[in-house]
Amino acid sequence: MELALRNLTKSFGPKTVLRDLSLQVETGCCVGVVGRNGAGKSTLFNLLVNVLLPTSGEIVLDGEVLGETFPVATKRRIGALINQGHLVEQLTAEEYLQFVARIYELPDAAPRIASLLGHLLEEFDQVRHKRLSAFSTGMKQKVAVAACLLHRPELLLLDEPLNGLDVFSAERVLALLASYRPQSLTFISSHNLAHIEQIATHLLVIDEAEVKFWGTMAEFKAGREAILSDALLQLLHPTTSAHDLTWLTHQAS
Ligand SMILES: Nc1ncnc2c1ncn2[C@@H]1O[C@H](COP(=O)(O)OP(=O)(O)OP(=O)(O)O)[C@@H](O)[C@H]1O
Repeated sequence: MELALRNLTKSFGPKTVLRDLSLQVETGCCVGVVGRNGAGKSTLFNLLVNVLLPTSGEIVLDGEVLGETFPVATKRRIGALINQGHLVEQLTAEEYLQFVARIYELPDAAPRIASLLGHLLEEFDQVRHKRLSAFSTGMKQKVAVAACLLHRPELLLLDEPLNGLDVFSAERVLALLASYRPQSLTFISSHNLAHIEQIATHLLVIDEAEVKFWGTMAEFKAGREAILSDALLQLLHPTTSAHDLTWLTHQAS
């Protein structure tokens, strides 16, 4: 699979929230999408899944321009976790994934469902008869990740998939994604740059709607601070000034 974004721009009324994004990637690449709150990351994910249409520019998947026409066959090639997954919480985890398998018309999904849940939910045996409504936030998030991977998508779009996960769960999800990476093209966003560093082959830094960096992880690290979060601060805030917070403890009212 090859995906090209050509001068992708999105505005809401007079406000441009993503400007002139161009890149080209293919199967095996994992793009870490980073940037501060409100930078335009989720907007990019929503454009990629066709929830939003670009104001200008193009999304080209294997030579086909997507937009008003976004064939169901193309959607079936995508696995997406965006704006937090919405699960059917009356179901158990297994029942929910069987429901997803039916939507994708997957024959004999049971072994894959068992493997995914067995890997992601360390307490699977204890919770397998519980409804999702009784799951914790992190457990639901892991079921949502499993649902994305069930139909073996070629394009995996994960907007903050590690939100709410403890360090052990995050490691399990990252291991799964790293193992799956060679057979998909992945876009993943996270505010935890250690996670991005662990999984991404490429980095896209967006700030105030603009692309501040696009390239391989190695290119990003070259000549910058060794710790990724420091390197990002260096890129976005070359002259960080300390905020005066004395008002927090000293102000009378
Ligand atoms: N439907 C909308 N209508 C108007 N403005 C929007 C809409 N969706 C997003 N925005 C604006 O677009 C900008 C980018 O938002 P977006 O959600 O893409 O940021 P983000 O990088 O994902 O932020 P965060 O890290 O906080 O999740 C923000 O200023 C936001 O207010």
